[in-house]
Amino acid sequence: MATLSQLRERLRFLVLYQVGDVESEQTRAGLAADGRLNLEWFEELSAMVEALAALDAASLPVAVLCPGVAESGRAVSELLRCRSDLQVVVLTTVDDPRSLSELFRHRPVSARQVELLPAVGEELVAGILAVGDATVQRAMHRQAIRRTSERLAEVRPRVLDLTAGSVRHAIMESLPAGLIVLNDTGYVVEMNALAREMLQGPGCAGVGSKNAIEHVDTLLPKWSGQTGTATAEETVKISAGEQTRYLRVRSALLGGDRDKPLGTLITLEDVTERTRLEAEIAARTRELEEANARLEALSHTDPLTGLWNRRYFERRSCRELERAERNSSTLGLLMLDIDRFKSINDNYGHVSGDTVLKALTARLDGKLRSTDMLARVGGEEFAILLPDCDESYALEVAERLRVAIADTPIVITKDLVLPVTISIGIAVSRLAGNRADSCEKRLKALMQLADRRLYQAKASGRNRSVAAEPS
Ligand SMILES: Nc1nc2c(ncn2[C@@H]2O[C@H](COP(=O)(O)OP(=O)(O)OP(=O)(O)O)[C@@H](O)[C@H]2O)c(=O)[nH]1
Repeated sequence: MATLSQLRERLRFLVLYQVGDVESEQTRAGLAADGRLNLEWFEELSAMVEALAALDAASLPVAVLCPGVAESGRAVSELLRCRSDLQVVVLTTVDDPRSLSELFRHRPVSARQVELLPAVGEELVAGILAVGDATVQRAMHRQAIRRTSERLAEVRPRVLDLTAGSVRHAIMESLPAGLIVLNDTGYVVEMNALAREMLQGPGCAGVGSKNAIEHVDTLLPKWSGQTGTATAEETVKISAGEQTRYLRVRSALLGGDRDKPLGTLITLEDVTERTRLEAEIAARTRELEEANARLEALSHTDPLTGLWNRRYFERRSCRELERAERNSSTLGLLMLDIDRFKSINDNYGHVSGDTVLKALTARLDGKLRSTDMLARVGGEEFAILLPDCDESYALEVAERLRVAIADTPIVITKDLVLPVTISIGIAVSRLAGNRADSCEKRLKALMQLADRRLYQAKASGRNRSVAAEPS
């Protein structure tokens, strides 16, 4: 119990009003003639004030004692209706919120249960109303603000905690990527479950360790601001036992300035499947390219001799013709035909004829420069393109080839050695039609000229080279 002076001190603004015309022992007992507190009321009031203090209302300036809530309540209700600026706290033993709100319908009240107020005489004190004026109300507001601030200060760490802890944790765990946070010295301070799973195995030591991620560690120095790059990206291969994983690792410096970041955020994306698919696609593409190259080569070559075929010979010769004209040089063209080849087939069989074709190819090829182009353009007919070649050099080459074939018979088997000769028609690009014509047309003219000379060689006895038509 407080002493009177203590109570006075605490109730510095406390004045009891008699409300309405309520006549009761409690009211009279509570009021002195001058409207101040009656000492007989002291103890009971003190208990009430304790109860008020429990409602944070001890500093209210005005308390209205209501011996019977129904009677005095109506009067107080009327007072409040007229004085809407007053702050009211109601203490009552009536615990029926409906009758309270009916009573104070002009000003809604909030009810809160407190201990029963002590009895005076025969009856219970029904309640106490505390009413403050506007000045005190402001003081109360200040007090309320202070309390709210104190409460906030008390709660804030938990709010921050919520942000820094559980919310951040939830975000980290819900992202579909592995996340690792390193502090400025490279220690792992956060790692989500996905990152742990991705780095599973001996290489992953986890939170609190420095060399936590074996394979990623080598990359960290360049990510930790030492090179000045704020972000980095790399794919790393991680092997644990039988399992190999490819992780796309991205890093970004966190906060601080560039020279002294607060830490590093690392994200991990499992690209194993993508890498496997890319490797598979690359392998398939390579196979396809090789197959295409083989097909391309096949479409350009003669299967029996491996020489270029007519189609390719004509295409390349066309380009060579243009180049020769650009460089003001001339091309030589030789058209070769095996003499009486039909009789070889007829007498020794087609297979022997094929052997002759292959042997002749090898011998011709061995006598040419690497820049010369030898092609099989018909059954037993060959063409040779000679870059940077004039008439005399073309004739010289033709003769060298003719002699090389004629001088050495071709060995078919150890029992069959066949003498073979060839006839050659020669032309040079200088004679290849009109320069205004297309290169295809000029090449055709050149080949026709060489062909005519070939038949001339045949007609004049075979095993010879003809470079000019008879005048
Ligand atoms: N073994 C073989 N013979 C072929 C091939 N292609 C064409 N021939 C033959 O080559 C022969 C060409 O004969 P002809 O055009 O009459 O000419 P030739 O017998 O060489 O007589 P000339 O050219 O006048 O000296 C034919 O018997 C064709 O069947 C081939 O790939 N292999």
